Amino acid sequence: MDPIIRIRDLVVGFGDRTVLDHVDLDVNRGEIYGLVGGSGSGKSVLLRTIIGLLYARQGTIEVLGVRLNGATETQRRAINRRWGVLFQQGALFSSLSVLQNVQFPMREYLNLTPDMLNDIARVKLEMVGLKSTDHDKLPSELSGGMIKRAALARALAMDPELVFLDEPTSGLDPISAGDFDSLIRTLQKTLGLTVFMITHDLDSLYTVCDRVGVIADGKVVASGSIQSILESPHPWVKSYFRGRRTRELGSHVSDAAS
Ligand SMILES: Nc1ncnc2c1ncn2[C@@H]1O[C@H](COP(=O)(O)OP(=O)(O)OP(=O)(O)O)[C@@H](O)[C@H]1O
Repeated sequence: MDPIIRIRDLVVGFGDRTVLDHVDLDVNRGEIYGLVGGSGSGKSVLLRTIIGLLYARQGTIEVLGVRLNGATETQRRAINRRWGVLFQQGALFSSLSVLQNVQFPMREYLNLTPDMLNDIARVKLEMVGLKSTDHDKLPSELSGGMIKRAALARALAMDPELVFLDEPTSGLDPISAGDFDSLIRTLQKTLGLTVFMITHDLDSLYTVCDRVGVIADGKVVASGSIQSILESPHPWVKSYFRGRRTRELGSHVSDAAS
């Protein structure tokens, strides 16, 4: 196994509250890793700490072979280019068109002519299924699913090796969520991406994630294939995965097995 993200003994907190309490986690190159946990369990805090928006009190974070705690500004900037992030609500710039949003990271890091910027951004937008008639729209003119696609195109702007997705299907109807899951799987295969995805969506966990991690009590209490997670004795894991909705979804597993 070739971990692209390697976290050891990570402690993150605010004031006297410890949110992540000695977390260990590996994400392997080329996999789609889904992180699940109760509301307020620390999933977004973990993601934000990995990408450098929050400080760790203790522990180490290595991404793409670079140890991030203690990295210089230059090292951080270099590694930032190698990953893309899709934030929960898309976080598109509201005054910029969809096309300009996708161009934004390229303007920051690359020295390209306006024509090249346009061409590359249009390719990224086509790749995520946004038609040319939508490229010049403002985010306020897009549906929830289109916003997610535009944000994904922006996350892919710099041809990253790794993408972080914070609840990519939240707020989407089940059909749009399923379409978005398929898109993530297709892009992961064709671009050879590694995907680290926070999700509450059981369908996504069953259908697109190669491995799943569960955060509870400030720790990763289970990590592995969905089948191995289903066998975890942890009380939160049992109640989450063995609830009513999960039993309905359990057919994914038996379908896949048969
Ligand atoms: N900047 C901050 N300052 C203080 N507390 C914070 C900060 N960011 C997060 N927290 C706290 O850390 C805890 C974990 O928050 P986090 O956003 O990671 O939860 P989550 O697992 O992503 O939840 P959800 O599924 O509801 O999005 C929460 O109690 C939250 O209030």
